[in-house]
Amino acid sequence: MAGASSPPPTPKSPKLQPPLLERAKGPSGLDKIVLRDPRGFTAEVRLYGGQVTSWKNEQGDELLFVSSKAVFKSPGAIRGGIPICFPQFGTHGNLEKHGFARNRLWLVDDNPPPLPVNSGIKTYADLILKPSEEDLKIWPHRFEFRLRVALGPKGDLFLTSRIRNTNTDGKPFSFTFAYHTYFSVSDIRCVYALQFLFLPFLSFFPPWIFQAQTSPRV
Ligand SMILES: O=P(O)(O)OC[C@H]1O[C@@H](O)[C@H](O)[C@@H](O)[C@@H]1O
Repeated sequence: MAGASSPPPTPKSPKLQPPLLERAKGPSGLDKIVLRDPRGFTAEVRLYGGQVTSWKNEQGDELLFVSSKAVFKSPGAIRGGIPICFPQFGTHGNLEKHGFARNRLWLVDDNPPPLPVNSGIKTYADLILKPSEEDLKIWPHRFEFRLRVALGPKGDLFLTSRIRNTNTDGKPFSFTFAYHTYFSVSDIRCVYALQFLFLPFLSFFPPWIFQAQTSPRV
């Protein structure tokens, strides 16, 4: 028991932590959001394209590829990271290749509808894309595309996309979608994608038919 004459304990100086979420300004306004995990993982998501352009582990190693020639502004797409292909993947439709979401300016979604709680996720950012009147001329469907980018408990990168039909007449629409990931890989022979085993895929090479993934090797 501490006596009345004991000196008060010296208050420990609080350990300075960088903020978990930082909004970085570029020359033309808000440019990107930087997510930091307390263990040292980081990710960056650009408002242009709603595109993740960096994901680093606790050693600071970059896990995504971004071209040194990448341009981060309209009208092109950023070459690298994780472009979002929407509402069309590839050339499977009448829109420009991979759709227009990857070369539109997304907004920060300050009030996203709740998602199921994942107690391991402490750091996340929410973005939203809605069509402009110009977009509606080329793809006449009103939507809200919400994207959550999160760093999980082991530094895993989670992307959650929610696409809502906001057509006033309730008319349904269909779309194709992809996260067009550019992973930074030192040796492709060591890369395996376990979850895709036995799933059908459409080959981009002749004879252009559905095939089944028979090996986890990429
Ligand atoms: O060059 P873009 O329009 O950004 O498309 C990215 C890639 O999209 C893929 O679907 C194509 O198979 C690649 O050839 C292409 O490089």
